[in-house]
Amino acid sequence: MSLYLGIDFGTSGARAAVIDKDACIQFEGRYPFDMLNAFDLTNCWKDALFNLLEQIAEELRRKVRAIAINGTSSTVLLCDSTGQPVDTPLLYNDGRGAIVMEELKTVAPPNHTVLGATSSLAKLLWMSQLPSFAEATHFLHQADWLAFLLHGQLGVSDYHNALKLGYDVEKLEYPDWLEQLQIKVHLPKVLAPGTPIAELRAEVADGLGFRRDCLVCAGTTDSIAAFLASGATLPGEAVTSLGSTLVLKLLSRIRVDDPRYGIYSHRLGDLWLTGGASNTGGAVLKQFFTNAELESLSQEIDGFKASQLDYYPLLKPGERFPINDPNLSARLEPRPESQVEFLHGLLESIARIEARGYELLQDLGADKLTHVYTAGGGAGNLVWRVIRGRLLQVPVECSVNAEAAFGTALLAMRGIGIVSSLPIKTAWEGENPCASARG
Ligand SMILES: Nc1ncnc2c1ncn2[C@@H]1O[C@H](COP(=O)(O)OP(=O)(O)OP(=O)(O)O)[C@@H](O)[C@H]1O
Ligand SMILES: O=C(CO)[C@H](O)[C@H](O)CO
Repeated sequence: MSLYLGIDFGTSGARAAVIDKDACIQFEGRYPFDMLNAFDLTNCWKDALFNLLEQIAEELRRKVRAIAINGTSSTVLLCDSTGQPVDTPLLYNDGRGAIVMEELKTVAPPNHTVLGATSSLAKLLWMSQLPSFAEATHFLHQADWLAFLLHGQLGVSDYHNALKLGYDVEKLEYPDWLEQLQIKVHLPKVLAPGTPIAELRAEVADGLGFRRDCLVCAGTTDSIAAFLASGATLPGEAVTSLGSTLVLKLLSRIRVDDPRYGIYSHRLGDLWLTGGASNTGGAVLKQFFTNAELESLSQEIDGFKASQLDYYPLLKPGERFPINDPNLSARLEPRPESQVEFLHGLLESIARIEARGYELLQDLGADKLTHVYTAGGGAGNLVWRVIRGRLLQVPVECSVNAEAAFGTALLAMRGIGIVSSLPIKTAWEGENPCASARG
């Protein structure tokens, strides 16, 4: 039996999924980031990666033929020529790149995806002003660096992670205007997500009992991985990731990009994954409620009735989508005495932001929304689904599988030619014998 391993580096933890050729899950593992030391992020990521590999039973490890890794989009770092990070990475929602925006506007085409404070290119320009830049030779995304630890080829990425760096995903090249910035580090070589990069480093394979010919493939981003896992396959179908953040992805024949609203399109074969990522989401709920409270209080909410409370739930100032404003303030007032009413207001307000997001995507030319699948910790909340269905006016349901690690394992499997290569257009429910079991 051959197996395929997907590893997901999300916002709150890392996860692994091992699947067989029928996409049936053989193993799932987790590594929560609660104990993560923010001052030594890269070592913590490395510990998480190797801990997950060790969690896999030895008899399964020997059967893994391909591995892929996804990371949070636009989480980036600089390394030296040995792959050693020269400074702390910048995380996906870090808006310090706002100060290089004027410089960036002089070279990037108007309305380009890189023209946002959190874009990877804005982060790279910001980092180029740090003293540590002198030691750097390579710029990498989180998923690139983690995969490098496994395959040892420094400076390889995929065109999902590279989008916010300015890579041209239609022409499959870095655009000429990027040259004008004269960036003095190597930008990664970009491959199609899932493309085999190299075999596992021999010391990793031998040390952990993996096959020496196990291939490490180009990865993707966390929310695209959640999309791949979801069961969505047709233009008009969408996936909302309701995790710490709120991420929308609507499959479309038309590409839409508009940095005024933080909207961008990822390439998925000959289709486009249009969408954006908001800083609202479950992290704000977590600030006020435990998961048990979220569950019990939600049951007291009548989701068919609209809450009049109009919030903009954020942990800290700054929003990316559907309003792109690095200084946008949170709005969490007025706060009613009743916890149930407060939660209703929060769920309704996040759902309004989701609905506004999908409305904007369609206004800008994306295919008409027909169906929303949901991934992430908020996906199981039935009342929230009722609220969201009322606002979105289309069926809202849980993803076939909500785990980004599962979507990334599919990518690894397809990357080495099992089932089919990208584009991912398989109707999972029809083809996958395990789909119903996952619920
Ligand atoms: N019953 C619930 N209703 C609404 N939200 C919930 C509920 N239970 C958990 N959540 C929210 O789900 C979030 C966690 O979801 P998830 O595990 O997908 O997080 P994440 O940080 O996005 O994960 P990842 O590590 O994959 O990025 C928490 O922020 C929590 O507030
Ligand atoms: O930016 C994003 C997706 O494009 C996400 O918010 C981030 O990856 C964390 O999940």
